[in-house]
Amino acid sequence: MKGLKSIFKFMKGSKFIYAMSIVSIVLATFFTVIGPLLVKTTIDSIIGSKEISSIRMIKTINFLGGKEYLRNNLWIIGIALIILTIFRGLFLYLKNTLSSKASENTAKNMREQLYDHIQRLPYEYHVKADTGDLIQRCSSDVETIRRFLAVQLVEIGGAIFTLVFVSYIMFNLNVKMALVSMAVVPIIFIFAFVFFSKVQKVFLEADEAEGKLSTVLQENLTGIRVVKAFARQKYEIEKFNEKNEKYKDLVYKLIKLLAWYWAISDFICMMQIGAVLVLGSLWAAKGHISLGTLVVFTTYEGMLLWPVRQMGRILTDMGKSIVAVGRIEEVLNEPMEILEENHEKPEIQGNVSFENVCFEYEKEKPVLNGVSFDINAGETVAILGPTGSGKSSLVHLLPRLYEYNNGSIKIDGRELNTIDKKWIRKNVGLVLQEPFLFAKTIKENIKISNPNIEDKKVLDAAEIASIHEDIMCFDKGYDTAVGERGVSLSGGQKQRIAIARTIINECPIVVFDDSLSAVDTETDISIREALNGRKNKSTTIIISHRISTVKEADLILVLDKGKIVQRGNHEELLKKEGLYKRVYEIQNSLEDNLENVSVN
Ligand SMILES: Nc1ncnc2c1ncn2[C@@H]1O[C@H](COP(=O)(O)OP(=O)(O)OP(=O)(O)O)[C@@H](O)[C@H]1O
Repeated sequence: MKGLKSIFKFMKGSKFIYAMSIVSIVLATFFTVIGPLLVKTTIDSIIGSKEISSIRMIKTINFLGGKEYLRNNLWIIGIALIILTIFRGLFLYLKNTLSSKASENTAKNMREQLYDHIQRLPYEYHVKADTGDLIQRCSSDVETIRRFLAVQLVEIGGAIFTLVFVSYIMFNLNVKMALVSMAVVPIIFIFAFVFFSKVQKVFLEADEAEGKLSTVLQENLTGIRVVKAFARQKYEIEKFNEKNEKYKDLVYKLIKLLAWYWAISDFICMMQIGAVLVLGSLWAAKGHISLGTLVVFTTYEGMLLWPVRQMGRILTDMGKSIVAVGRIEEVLNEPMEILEENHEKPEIQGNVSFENVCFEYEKEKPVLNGVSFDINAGETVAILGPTGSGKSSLVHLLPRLYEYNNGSIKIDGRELNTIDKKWIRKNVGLVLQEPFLFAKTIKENIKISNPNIEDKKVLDAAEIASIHEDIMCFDKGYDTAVGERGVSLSGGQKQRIAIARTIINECPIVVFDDSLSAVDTETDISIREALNGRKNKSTTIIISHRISTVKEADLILVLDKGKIVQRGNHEELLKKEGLYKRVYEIQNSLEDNLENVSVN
């Protein structure tokens, strides 16, 4: 019930349309049920001579011209039956369009709510989230609910009405015949319910197998270059075939089980219809019931058995929808990032001060431990250190992607956590370690944070990022479309577009998180020179493993295991024994070796 309530919650704004669709199916059922009653009256009382007992039917017959008139003009009954069928069709059409509209609206609502919520979840959530699973929740889980609302839930309304209305008429016509006609209804209902609850496991297994198959396919297509580079095609094909085989077996098993179900329930239904026919004919022959009553009961029998047989399936699908809505709510219940929009939005100059900053992702596992340093506006600070020493974590604190646990970070003397999050993110430009480009043109990618920015600025930013000339070599220049994830560009080109995308915003603080690693040393130097030559020089933080990238910084911080173990400029650090000097010597000797190799 809780799950159904949750589904109804998403139907906000569509409940009335949905209710109208249920009313339509009830009316369609009503016109379907009325037809056989008219046939019965025609056989028994218009062609035959039996008295009509129902006052409503007497009125209808009188309205159509009276018994005698109709007996001589039976075509009028035919026309009446056609009109009933037209009404039935009309209400079925209404039911379908209204339920589709309501369910499509509900699905749209769900997708919008999910998308909106996912955008507002904290950075931390996205770092750990399983993207494939999130996509499944936004697509196939929503689709399961949409299908249930569009088809099955309305059918429940129609089925209940058919059961109640038809049984009412049957019992009014003849109690004994009604009891015979409904004898197997509970049996079929229980059989359907038990069968579909047992088969639900196979349904779920098939769903999971389909999910696994798509994951293998998605992973393979995304990493196809790695597959080819490592000549893993055979292994990948075998992996895919194994999942494909499993999926096929499960679907086949399901189809076989369903075939059994329909065959058995068809058999039970046919026995039931047979019983009605045999007993009905016997009783009609003995005069216990009229011929018209026999015709009505045989027609109603079909109407009654179909929805009862479907009920088990509907209940199973309801179970699936309840699971799906639970998975959607799980995402929606994730707490959103608190943006503290009433916080300060000061003009940022670019002075940064870390004082005894401590940070941990998980309790008792410190990643930064008492980090202190100061940067004056416009200065460049470089951070160097072994992998996992906490460099990225440190710079992620600046745009408030994570909150520091202890100590103080000040921007222009203001405590960082008193500044509005969105504001600080606009003022701290972060070029991430792995650049992600959208499937848009190069120009659109550079303008992503502000599409209204003038083209001249795009060009300037691209020049500073040393990518302008590369872009001009493409046939369509800045209008070149970047493939999914930017596959048509080299790693270095992607990094430089990501740099242009950040510096175009002229943020007072810019952070390069190892984002020059894929460009050669010369381009690296020319980017840094262009950055330094800008009119309003930003405070720049550069993370790099390369001494040539960090050596011109005003201050170099050497980080190890979350602590600053050395600080100073290049010359100062070379005079001291320590990590910096060691890295310098290793990189120097490597370069010497390379030079020797190329000379020889
Ligand atoms: N989201 C996270 N949750 C938990 N632990 C994390 C998370 N991100 C990073 N870590 C851990 O924090 C430590 C520091 O990681 P960080 O990425 O800051 O290092 P780094 O110096 O930038 O490394 P690299 O040079 O390889 O990029 C590592 O031990 C890492 O495993």
